[in-house]
Amino acid sequence: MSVQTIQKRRTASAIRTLKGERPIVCLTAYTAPIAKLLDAHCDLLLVGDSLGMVVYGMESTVGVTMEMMIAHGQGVMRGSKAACVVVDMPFGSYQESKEQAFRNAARLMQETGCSAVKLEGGEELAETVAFLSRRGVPVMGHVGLMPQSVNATGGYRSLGRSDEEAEKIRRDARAIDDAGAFSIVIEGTVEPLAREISASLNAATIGIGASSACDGQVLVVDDMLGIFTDFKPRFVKHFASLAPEIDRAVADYAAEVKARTFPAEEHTFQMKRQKL
Ligand SMILES: Nc1nc(=O)c2c([nH]1)NC[C@@H]1CN(c3ccc(C(=O)N[C@@H](CCC(=O)O)C(=O)O)cc3)CN21
Ligand SMILES: CC(C)C(=O)C(=O)O
Ligand SMILES: [Mg+2]
Repeated sequence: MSVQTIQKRRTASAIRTLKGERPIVCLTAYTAPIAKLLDAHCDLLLVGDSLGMVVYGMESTVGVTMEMMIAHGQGVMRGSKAACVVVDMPFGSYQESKEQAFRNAARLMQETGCSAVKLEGGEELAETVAFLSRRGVPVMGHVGLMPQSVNATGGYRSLGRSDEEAEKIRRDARAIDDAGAFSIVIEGTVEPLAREISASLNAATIGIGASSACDGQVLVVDDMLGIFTDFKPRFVKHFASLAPEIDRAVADYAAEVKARTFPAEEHTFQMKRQKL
């Protein structure tokens, strides 16, 4: 009889306990093959609603649906085994009431098997975050620049330089922390504020455009690999430039097809059976 050691997936509470121990590593993932490549290196994989813009070419994240998040959440769960997988709740799936939020969060967890959900919002969503947290749904918050509110804010702009903006983000983060979120994404704000918030909360803060003072970092994977290049926020670093590499590979393929040099002999089945 063989004894098999089952490596369990990281839980939301295990992520929370990394705060103060070491920085938390997070990237977005939208598909099984990318999740498989990221899994060994990331504590958290976020199935972000940024997939609307990155994968589907939408103008914003507002048009993303539950069905899209479920399909991609399933793919990322199939491709990964160790990382804690968090799925973004899409716009319109949680703002109406805490009951609506629970129904859709439960659906995301049941249909994908993800470990937690993320939703954007501050004080106005605190009751919802508490409702979910107390009923078995680990919640990641998201404050500062909130892309689902782009139609109300009029654009993607970093926040927190004025006393008013800083105080709003401070209060939002505190409210979501008090409501029981295990972690909070802080997007698009200045270092002193991100540092102060990170030091004062129980939740693990995950920064994107919020300095190195957060408890962890997240980037959109297609941004950091240099695949998505429609726009480049200041906070993006290209750790690879795959767009030119893909361009070269596809140009080579096209040239070989036109020259009939691909497929070659080794890619061709002959009448006499050969080993595959
Ligand atoms: N590919 C991609 N990466 C992201 O980080 C991302 C998405 N898509 N889609 C959803 C949101 C939208 N995000 C964005 C989009 C644009 C800026 C941007 O243009 N920022 C400017 C503004 C500077 C300012 O005025 O404060 C920048 O230069 O960083 C920032 C975040 C972050 N999220
Ligand atoms: C960038 C992260 C925080 C996100 O919300 C997304 O990818 O949708
Ligand atoms: Mg998002």
